[in-house]
Amino acid sequence: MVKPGPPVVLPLPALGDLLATAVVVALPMRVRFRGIAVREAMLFRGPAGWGEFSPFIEYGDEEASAWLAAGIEAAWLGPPPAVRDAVEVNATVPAVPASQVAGVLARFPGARTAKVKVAERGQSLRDDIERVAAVRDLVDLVRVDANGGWRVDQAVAAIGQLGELEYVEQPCATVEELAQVRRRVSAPVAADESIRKADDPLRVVAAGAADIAVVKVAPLGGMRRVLELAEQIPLPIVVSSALDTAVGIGAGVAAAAALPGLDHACGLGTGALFADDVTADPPAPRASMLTPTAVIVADPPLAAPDRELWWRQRLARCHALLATPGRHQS
Ligand SMILES: O=C(O)CCC(=O)C1=CC=C[C@@H](O)[C@@H]1C(=O)O
Ligand SMILES: [Mg+2]
Repeated sequence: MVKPGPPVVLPLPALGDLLATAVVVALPMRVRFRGIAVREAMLFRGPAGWGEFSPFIEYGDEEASAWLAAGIEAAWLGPPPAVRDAVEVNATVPAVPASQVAGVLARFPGARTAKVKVAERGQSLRDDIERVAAVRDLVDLVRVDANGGWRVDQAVAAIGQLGELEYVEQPCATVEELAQVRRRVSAPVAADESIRKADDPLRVVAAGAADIAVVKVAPLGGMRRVLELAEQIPLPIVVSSALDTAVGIGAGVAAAAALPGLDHACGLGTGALFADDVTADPPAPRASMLTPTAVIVADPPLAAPDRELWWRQRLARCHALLATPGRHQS
């Protein structure tokens, strides 16, 4: 069984070494996404380059420590060997009104696939139908992501009204519900939260709950964890961002570039949702093809001192968890 958790990183750097180069950035978003208008992240530098530590604010330390392991892997080990030069990415359309869709898509020039958020709390199926139709007018291939927001019957009804879909990501919250939906709709079903938040990511396979696995480097604990999981999951893989800065996106692109098979566009274009990023020259998250390149952090927008302190304390707690015997080193 593969558990989300730390990758093989030897040795765990000392906390002081992480803190010595750590900066906390606060990146304004162009469009609110996942309720976030300003994305905070901690970045630190190791012998292999920059690493990112950016678990969402509400996450507890146990879950957040996998994100720290991923950042340490990037900064101390660097990327695994690539098998491709470029990774195609999809446009990501937040739960905006249909009238704003063209403006969002303009930020993803060349994207042939778009992922559209649906089932947003406080919105109706009519909003989803209109948003998806507006996207389909402009982009060939459309996938939707409900983030577990539908019950089974609602999912089946909604999917029936959204037109042809590349896939529907996490229509319902549980693995059992995903399996039920999958039996009742013709669109392929992708699992996201059922993998990244699961004790056993392989349960989606055993339950026949998904056709596609969406994986994210930071919550899984690193690029090499993604590769390990891909080896064990007999499903096509889509690497997605965790709304990372250009540093975390770089790790996502490196993981995707190292996967033996990659049939779908990856959700790594979210840099286009940011009004500012940590480098003037990000690994091209503004285009539909990203190449694995080292990220040079320059003049990033910094968080306020009280937020910096909060992140430094969080880093220390997560580092202590990784230092627990048997946790980090393997
Ligand atoms: O997959 C994409 O197109 C972009 C990434 C993305 O959608 C997400 C990033 C971060 C948090 C998540 O709520 C969200 C997702 O559910 O996949
Ligand atoms: Mg998702």
